[in-house]
Amino acid sequence: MTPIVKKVFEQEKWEGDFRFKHMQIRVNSESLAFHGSSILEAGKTNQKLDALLRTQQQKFNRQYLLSLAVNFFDYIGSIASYLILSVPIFAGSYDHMNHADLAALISQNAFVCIYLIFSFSSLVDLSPKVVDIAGMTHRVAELVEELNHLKEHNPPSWRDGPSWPLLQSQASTSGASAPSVYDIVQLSVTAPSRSQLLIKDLDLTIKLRSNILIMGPSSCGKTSLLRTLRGLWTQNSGSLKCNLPVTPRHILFMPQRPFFTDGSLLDQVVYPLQDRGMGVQSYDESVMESLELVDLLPLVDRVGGLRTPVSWNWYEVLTPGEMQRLCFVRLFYHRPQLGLLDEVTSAISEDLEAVLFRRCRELGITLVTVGHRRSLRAHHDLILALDGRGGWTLESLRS
Ligand SMILES: Nc1ncnc2c1ncn2[C@@H]1O[C@H](COP(=O)(O)OP(=O)(O)OP(=O)(O)O)[C@@H](O)[C@H]1O
Repeated sequence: MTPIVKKVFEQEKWEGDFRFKHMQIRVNSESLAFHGSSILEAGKTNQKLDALLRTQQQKFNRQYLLSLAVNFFDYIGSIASYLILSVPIFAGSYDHMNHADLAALISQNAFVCIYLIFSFSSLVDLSPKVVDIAGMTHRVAELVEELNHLKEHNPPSWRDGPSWPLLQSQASTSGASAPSVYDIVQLSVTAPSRSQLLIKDLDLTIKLRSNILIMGPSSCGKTSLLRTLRGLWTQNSGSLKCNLPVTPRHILFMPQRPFFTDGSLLDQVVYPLQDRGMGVQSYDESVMESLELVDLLPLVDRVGGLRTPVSWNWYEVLTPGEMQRLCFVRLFYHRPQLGLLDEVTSAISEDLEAVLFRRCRELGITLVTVGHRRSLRAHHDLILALDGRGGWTLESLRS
């Protein structure tokens, strides 16, 4: 069975790769059409299919031998009972019995033998199923091992943030200096499986009511810093302390590539929470207000209402600018204490950008923004400039 288990494992892997390739093509069909790369992608997809079929063929070849052995045991079982009985009969052990008694003895013994052999061959019949289960278990076990490994190297305090009392309440009583959300001391960040430092010995306190703009050349590590703050990258040195729970009401990350789930327009707005369909009037009104602010009211008509489930792919029907504006509606809905935004205004006009940042201030949302545009400087208090070789500078934008 062992060689077949190996092939079942390989087959599962190739099937996964092949399906992933299909999904990539489905999701990026328009980009592929613009590139005119259907032949290239068809070739690559066929290569994966060939590898899958080759592995299946090898598995079937090995399974053939196993099936032969299994069937041999199944058929030989019934014959074997008579072969076994023939030994004492022809050796003369039952010569004293008459024909009727001998026939009864043969039939009785044959029944017991066949029953025993049937039980044994039932066990043998299980082997193809055992092979399938063993191959798949091996693959699932690999996943579990990897998850355990990640868990060990990704302590919960980094993933979820400590759940101590909200700093907002402290802020209202203390008044003096704004409370900090992140305390970063001597933090160095390196990309996975790379040795070059992106950020070296960063000292930074991210405080409420003080917007920070992160700038620097492309690939200098701006998004990597956000990944580290979210606890996705943990192979760093130094210390990073998060003083708020990472929940949408406290800290909300808005990645460069926005994510939209299936469901209604409201489902997109309340994401990553779930719309419970409470039908609260004020709740709908505030979402409608935000949609109006970002100039997305026509979208409500397009989808047939806030709560109407739609089956289309949001990435295909919304332009990049509409997606970014919808992300701001999400931000206004959650009103987190700290919003970490990664290039979320690159497809929005500067005028609208100013309106959106003003609204964030009104709602009391502190921002850490990654961006390239100079116009962003007007909406921030500090600028953190990274040079991509580990160097960094922190400058005040308020003179
Ligand atoms: N998962 C990963 N594994 C290995 N290297 C990565 C990974 N993700 C990003 N990198 C590398 O880390 C470096 C910094 O990437 P990062 O996304 O932080 O850049 P950035 O400053 O945000 O760039 P941009 O302005 O172009 O978005 C890049 O060289 C990138 O290729």
